[in-house]
Amino acid sequence: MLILKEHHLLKSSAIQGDMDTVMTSVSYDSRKVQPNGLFFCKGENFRTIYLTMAKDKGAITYVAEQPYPEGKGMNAFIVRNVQKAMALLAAAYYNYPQDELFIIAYTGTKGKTTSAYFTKAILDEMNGGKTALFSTIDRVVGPKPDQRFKSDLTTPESLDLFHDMRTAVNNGMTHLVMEVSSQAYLKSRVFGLTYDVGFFLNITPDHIGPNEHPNFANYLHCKLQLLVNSRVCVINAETDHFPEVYAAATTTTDPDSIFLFASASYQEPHNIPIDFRMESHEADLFESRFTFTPVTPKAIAFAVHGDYQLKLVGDYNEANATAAIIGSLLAGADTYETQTGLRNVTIPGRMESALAPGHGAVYVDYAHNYGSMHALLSFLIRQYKRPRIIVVLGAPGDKGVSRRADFARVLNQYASDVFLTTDDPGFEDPADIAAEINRGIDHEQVRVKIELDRPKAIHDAILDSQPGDIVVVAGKGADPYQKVRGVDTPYPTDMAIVHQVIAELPAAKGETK
Ligand SMILES: CC(=O)N[C@H]1[C@@H](OP(=O)(O)OP(=O)(O)OC[C@H]2O[C@@H](n3ccc(=O)[nH]c3=O)[C@H](O)[C@@H]2O)O[C@H](CO)[C@@H](O)[C@@H]1O[C@H](C)C(=O)N[C@@H](C)C(=O)N[C@H](CCC(=O)O)C(=O)O
Ligand SMILES: Nc1ncnc2c1ncn2[C@@H]1O[C@H](COP(=O)(O)OP(=O)(O)OP(=O)(O)O)[C@@H](O)[C@H]1O
Repeated sequence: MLILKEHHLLKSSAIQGDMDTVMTSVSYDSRKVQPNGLFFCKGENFRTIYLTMAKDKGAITYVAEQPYPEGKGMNAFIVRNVQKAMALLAAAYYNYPQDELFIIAYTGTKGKTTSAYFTKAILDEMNGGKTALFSTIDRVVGPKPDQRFKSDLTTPESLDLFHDMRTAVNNGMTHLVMEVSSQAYLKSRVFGLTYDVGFFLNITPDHIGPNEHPNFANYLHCKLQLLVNSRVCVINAETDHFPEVYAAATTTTDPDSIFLFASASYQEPHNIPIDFRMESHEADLFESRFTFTPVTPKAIAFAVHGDYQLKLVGDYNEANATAAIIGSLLAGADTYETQTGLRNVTIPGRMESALAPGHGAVYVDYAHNYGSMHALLSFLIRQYKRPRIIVVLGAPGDKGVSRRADFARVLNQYASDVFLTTDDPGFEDPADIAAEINRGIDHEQVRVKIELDRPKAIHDAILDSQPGDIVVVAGKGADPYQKVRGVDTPYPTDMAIVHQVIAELPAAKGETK
């Protein structure tokens, strides 16, 4: 009650009896309530029947934004914002696990997962595998294989977040690398949480629409909150909206604790010194190389610098690796640990590649908005000296509708051919989504084939390619499902299909990588 009062969240309370039994379990899902539980009534789809169910299962207290007759006989805390209340109470219930972890947090439209994986790899090198990870793909709460599980959200609901942090601490983890989505701030999942190091990687319009952000200003505002809540801030100086981003960092952080990074050739237009620079060197199909150089005295003081190799190609992945080096050096890593940690990292669905004998090189990549498609295709065009680029892609249903026009725009810029196909159509007809993308395509520039069967689209694209061509299978990364009418329908993954197609090629002699 005190916590809610202190944060001006409490509107009223009704205490029925003994408060000592109040917090023996906490839940926002009536199906998981336990005896003597505290139940949060939250969410747009909340139904009062859930409170009845919770009470029947033994919940004795509820927290909600309004009193409910169904809660009669229970303790009631009526709050101004149930999501904020839940985050604060979750931190307290799990006894502030954040104080026992060094937390590095990433936000950005693109690169969060990649940077988080890179950072975990370096920190594991430094601390002997004691790095927890909360990412879009996986959540790692301990060193054992059964302490790693698939994520459903990029940033979990606050109760789950603090629960998993506590589990990580109990399992001996000392560091946590986490992705923080803009939704996490919109939904107050991380309300009250402070990070040791917070990163702002980049921002391009995305996640705007029904069920997400009402407009770009709100999307940016939510992302900036990560810097406001970080003790040390690190910013990619090349991000759009840099002045607003830097200003957000300075609201709570002294400029001495704000670090900027940029590529070697970037001319800083704002007269704020760049602390770290990265310089790209030659890359091949399967490896890229860059140099990391501290520039300002406060950066040089960490004595981490040198040449780095990555298995993940793409100049943007060098930027992600640079972020990871900075996060890790701030956590105490040295040059050797940063170099060794990064050396062999691969990430499911990010720049996975294979050579199709007698045909082109195939890349499977999670690029699924304008910014990432632009970064990916422009890199491949530069790297391969303007090859023919064949893209397989669809767009999801029920969300991110603006991506359809964006995909057409980026295809017009870089692709020779596109196979429009299915990608998480949800409750929409994938044929309508493909038609919508197709409407934006300049048919003078780009040949379009519509093949809604995704495995067949991948097959046809690979067979259509010639040696020297590049086939890009975009959008799903390593997703093992297609979201169709509310059901995650199993799907073998794009890379599995690619390997299968290659294995069946007459010329295939197992030369895949
Ligand atoms: C918009 C959003 O953040 N939605 C999330 C949110 O939903 P909500 O609070 O509105 O809850 P709800 O789904 O309306 O359900 C109402 C409540 O009834 C409860 N319930 C339900 C059934 C029942 O029998 N009993 C019961 O008590 C549920 O547990 C829930 O608490 O809380 C739910 C968990 O309680 C999440 O599953 C859900 O994520 C949805 C599925 C989602 O897809 N969110 C996406 C947009 C998202 O957050 N993505 C970002 C990445 C995108 C980015 O980069 O910005 C992410 O962090 O993953
Ligand atoms: N720094 C970057 N700038 C632009 N594009 C990037 C960058 N890093 C990765 N990408 C592209 O975006 C895709 C997704 O990368 P990643 O999963 O690291 O980002 P994310 O921020 O976690 O994305 P999401 O929020 O969609 O889960 C990659 O497959 C790649 O195509």
